[in-house]
Amino acid sequence: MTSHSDNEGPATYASPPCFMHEVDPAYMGLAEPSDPRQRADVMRWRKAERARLIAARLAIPSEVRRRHGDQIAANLEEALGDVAGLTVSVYWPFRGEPDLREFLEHVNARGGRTALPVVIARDKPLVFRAWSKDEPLERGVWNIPAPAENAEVVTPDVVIAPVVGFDLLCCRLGYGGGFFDRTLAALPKRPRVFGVGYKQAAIPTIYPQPHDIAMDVVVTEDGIVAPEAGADRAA
Ligand SMILES: Nc1nc2c(c(=O)[nH]1)N(C=O)[C@@H](CNc1ccc(C(=O)N[C@@H](CCC(=O)O)C(=O)O)cc1)CN2
Ligand SMILES: Nc1ncnc2c1ncn2[C@@H]1O[C@H](COP(=O)(O)OP(=O)(O)OP(=O)(O)O)[C@@H](O)[C@H]1O
Repeated sequence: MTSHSDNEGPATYASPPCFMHEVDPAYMGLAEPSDPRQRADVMRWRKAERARLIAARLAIPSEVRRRHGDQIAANLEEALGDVAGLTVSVYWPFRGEPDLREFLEHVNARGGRTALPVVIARDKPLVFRAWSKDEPLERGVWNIPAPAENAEVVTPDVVIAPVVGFDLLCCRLGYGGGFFDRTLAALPKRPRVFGVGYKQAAIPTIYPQPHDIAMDVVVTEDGIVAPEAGADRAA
């Protein structure tokens, strides 16, 4: 992350930020939600925390990651319920993320449609493109395999978001591009958002900023984690 983001003007958001409206700023250690210096400190902290969490994830032996990934897929199937007729955005795994490619096939086998997120440009929302097993993929931005030609899905019903870290409010720490938050803020209708990650990704707080949008739940190998303070948040 570079410091250019510190100079951006005030942003507007279509969706409520990550419980910031409910939480006493003093509790979060924030003098003001968008104090530029505090924001720069948070972004610096996040960068170090991402590196720590990704290294810790990659240190898990690959067969253990695979076993946890299967368990996460089973827990996710339970959390999702009936997927017939729904469009579910999954993801192509990298950097040790849980591999949900079999889960994607499971969704298709039960009458759901599947899509993958596609990076169009650094500062733009993601686009979702329909994709099922055996359809072609091309290397896109950051070499991430993505369907180049398939139909765009404007609003998936469900978005599965892999986490680098997640906190007690189910706010997500990702790779630092801000893609999922930017995308959710821009969508005409809010999908259900399921974070997925290993339980080692749990941290007390990501120091939520106004742009951070809480996920509905996070699914780990141990089960389904709901936001601690968000039970009454409007769906
Ligand atoms: N499997 C998977 N696919 C995904 C995501 C994801 O989290 N997991 N994304 C979820 O959003 C999008 C890709 N997001 C990404 C964001 C940043 C970087 C990245 O490599 N960033 C640079 C630093 C960027 C910067 O600081 O500006 C880096 O880490 O070196 C990669 C992917 C869409 N596809
Ligand atoms: N809705 C938005 N509009 C404009 N900028 C945004 C929005 N959401 C996030 N950003 C910007 O993206 C940058 C990175 O955000 P953040 O640290 O939350 O990334 P992340 O969630 O870890 O990344 P990713 O979603 O790509 O995995 C920040 O500078 C932030 O201001």
